[in-house]
Amino acid sequence: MSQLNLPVLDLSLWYAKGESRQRFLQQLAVAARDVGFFYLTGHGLTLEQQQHILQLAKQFFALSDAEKQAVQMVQSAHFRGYTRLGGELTQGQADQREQFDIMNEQKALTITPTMPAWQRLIGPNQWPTALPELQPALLQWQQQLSDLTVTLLTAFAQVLQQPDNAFADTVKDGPYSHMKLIRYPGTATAQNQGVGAHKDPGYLTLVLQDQQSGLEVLTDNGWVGAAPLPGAFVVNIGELLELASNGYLKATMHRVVSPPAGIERLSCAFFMAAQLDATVPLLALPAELAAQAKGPASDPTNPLFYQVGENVLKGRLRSHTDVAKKHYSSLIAVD
Ligand SMILES: O=C(O)CCC(=O)C(=O)O
Ligand SMILES: [Fe+2]
Repeated sequence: MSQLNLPVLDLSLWYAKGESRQRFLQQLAVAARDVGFFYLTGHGLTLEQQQHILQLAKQFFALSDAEKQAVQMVQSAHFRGYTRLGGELTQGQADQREQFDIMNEQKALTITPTMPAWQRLIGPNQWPTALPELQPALLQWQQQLSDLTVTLLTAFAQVLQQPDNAFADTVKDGPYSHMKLIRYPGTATAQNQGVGAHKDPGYLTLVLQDQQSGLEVLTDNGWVGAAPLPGAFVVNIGELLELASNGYLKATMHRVVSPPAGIERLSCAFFMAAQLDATVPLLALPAELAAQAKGPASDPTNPLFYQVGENVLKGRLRSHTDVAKKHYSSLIAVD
């Protein structure tokens, strides 16, 4: 425990209300400003539930190549399904991980020439017939994590000295919830980019990791490990919270380094954003916070969009170039 590099926050303090809640908020305020990353315990989801999800991830990745290819992402214009090892790019480099992505389970819209491109993100998930228990379990987990992040977002509103409903309009039809099961195989080579350094595009991310280290966070003191803490989620701030707070809160860079040869690492990442048709509110911060808000990071290779669907689509097109080429060729040709 003494080895942990990130603060540990206990959400049961928030649920207890009163002085306990104030203590939680003080800790959240510090964690959110200092590193933008923390462990969350006391969230009400059990270790057994977490282990069940990781066990399902293990079973999914153990399916045959043919079974996994049957749900491969490239056949989904909505960026759902399986991505093989090396099939995703971060900063132009292939990530050494395989993954299975789901988002909100919805019907696809009929494509019209005038609809904004991001509306094509809306659609159904792909589910493997060889593992029928995956669909109900992941959809339930997605809902539970979605509820948890909505609670956290209310706490962030309080940290920013906003009314509780500051973000409510942007998630009123249910937040955009994107979940990934991930497997990082071990490697003996220097090509150890499990996932390259990046920021997450949404409001908040919850990461559930197995017992294997590898997740690293960029701090003022360089890269530090976010070693697994059993029962906890690792929480980090995404670009939409950075935008909403005019840079008072920061989306922190992080990456995953591949495990050593012969060892694999499994994780489940849950990315919560405002609903796709929302525009991120630019909050009016009180003077003492506004004085510390330096504006959102500006990076010409990573423009940030206040329109949520646009911001999400930007990230998906860049990470999954095969889907982009197959389903969004007109867009990437223009870019
Ligand atoms: O697997 C992890 O621990 C984190 C993955 C991650 O940062 C991402 O997929 O955005
Ligand atoms: Fe991430």
